[in-house]
Amino acid sequence: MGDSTPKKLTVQESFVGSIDQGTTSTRFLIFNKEGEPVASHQIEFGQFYPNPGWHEHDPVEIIKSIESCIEGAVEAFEIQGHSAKAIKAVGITSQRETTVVWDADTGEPLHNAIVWTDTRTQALVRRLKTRLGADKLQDLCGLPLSTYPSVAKLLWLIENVPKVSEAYERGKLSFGTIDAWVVYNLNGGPKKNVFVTDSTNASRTMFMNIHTLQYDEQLLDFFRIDRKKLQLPEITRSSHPTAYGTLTTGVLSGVPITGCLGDQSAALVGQKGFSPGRAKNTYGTGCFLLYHVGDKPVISKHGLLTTVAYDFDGTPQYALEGSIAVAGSSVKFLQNNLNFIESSKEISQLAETVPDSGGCVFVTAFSGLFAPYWIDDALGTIFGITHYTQKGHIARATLEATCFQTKAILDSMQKDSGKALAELAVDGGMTNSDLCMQTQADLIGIPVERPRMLETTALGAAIAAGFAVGVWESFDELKNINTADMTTFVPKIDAAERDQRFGKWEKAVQMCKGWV
Ligand SMILES: Nc1ncnc2c1ncn2[C@@H]1O[C@H](COP(=O)(O)OP(=O)(O)O)[C@@H](O)[C@H]1O
Ligand SMILES: O=P(O)(O)OC[C@H](O)CO
Repeated sequence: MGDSTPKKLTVQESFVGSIDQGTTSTRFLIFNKEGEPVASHQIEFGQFYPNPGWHEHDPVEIIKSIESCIEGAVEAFEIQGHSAKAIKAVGITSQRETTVVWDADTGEPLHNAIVWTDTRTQALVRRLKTRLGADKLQDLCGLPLSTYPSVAKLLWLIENVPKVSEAYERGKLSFGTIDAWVVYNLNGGPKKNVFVTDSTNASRTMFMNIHTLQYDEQLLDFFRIDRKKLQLPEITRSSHPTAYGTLTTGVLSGVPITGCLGDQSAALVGQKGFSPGRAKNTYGTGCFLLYHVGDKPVISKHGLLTTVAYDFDGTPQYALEGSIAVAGSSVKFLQNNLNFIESSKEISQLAETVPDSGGCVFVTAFSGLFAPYWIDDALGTIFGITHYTQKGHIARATLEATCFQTKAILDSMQKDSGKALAELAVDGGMTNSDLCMQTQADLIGIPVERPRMLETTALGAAIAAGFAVGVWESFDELKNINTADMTTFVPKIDAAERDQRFGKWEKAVQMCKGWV
């Protein structure tokens, strides 16, 4: 963004920085008051898969990637003639559930972070499901027991990693999701010990009561966590002028951190999902549909999660969520594991070499299946392969897998909410594929709307941060942000074809479980 010649400083405007710490990459974006990104920097970081089903990140590498992104984006910003002093606040949005443990005294991580997609806890979860009270958990915390939330990852670490259990026994084990780890480190770690999280992130741990937004004794007791031995971050609002401290090093040292949201909540905010009935679907590494239900939580009866959408002013807003574990990561799989393509954007071209999936259905259950199915032991399975099958058919079937799961989630959402969506707002890396978005519209039978600026997750965190320092003061000021140049994909197949294709998918889902 911008050429390399330094320009004259402009009159001081207010800008807001946004750290977007995703599953595969970290970004830092700087937004102006119109909600446009004026400078950005992005870095991919290491993905570690030490055993089948395991997925880890290096927590220190994550912090370094954030620092480098801030340096890179601010440099680009200053080249455009702006001053870093015009950045009034920074917001943080991050992958959720991913579990970090560190020594409370030294700030040293005690293990790699266990990523939200990781399924090593299958047996542990099965054990937990047999405990008395397991069927009451979802009413308390909004989540069904599965490998997905943080809790099983933390229990696994305590059970299997001596350094972690020793720290726990000493009462010095700090646990946090990525946001808490990032806030703690950007504030200088143990020196200042700023140890906080927001309710959108805390709602993904299974320790937080979804009604009170506080840690819940019944939940901690169920998981046999001794509150005196585990250090948990304080839960606060998603937009707060002081609770998240300030950056302590680098070019933005001294700038306050005033916004914090789980990435899917941030995308809802960035799509301006401020009123009940608004929804968005974000196609990143995974895919997550959030439907705003208002200021009272709705507990799903049809396989969805209840989550905090955002809490800007002490009146939390809630969402029903449909979570899909594998979306863009299936495209990466075709790229990195099968060498079908050299970069993600080539998937559409490959899929367009054939008119349809040639009878293939690919259930991309690499981490089991999440919503609305919750089948922990499902495995990735391709059905319908013959001598006729080409790479293009598999590419199409790969894109269709996310679209079919979105259709299943929308059906559940309609059953839970009693309302049908009129159109679906989308964002995230995979929505760059027009073919995928057309397929999505075809399979759900309603228009799919893609904004021009796809960095809605980062925008959401910037909005949370900007609200806390007065860069924006009301939702009304945001209404025109990112509304021009929408692309709308209109369904092109009829209901009979949709039902026939979806029926085949549902059959495939039933057949991909129980292999091991
Ligand atoms: N043109 C494209 N077509 C299909 N998938 C894409 C395309 N561009 C990026 N992706 C996918 O989008 C994902 C990255 O999206 P992003 O929103 O950055 O995710 P995250 O926040 O999880 O890191 C990758 O998994 C990648 O495969
Ligand atoms: O990295 P993403 O964008 O797929 O988001 C990860 C989610 O927060 C996991 O719940």
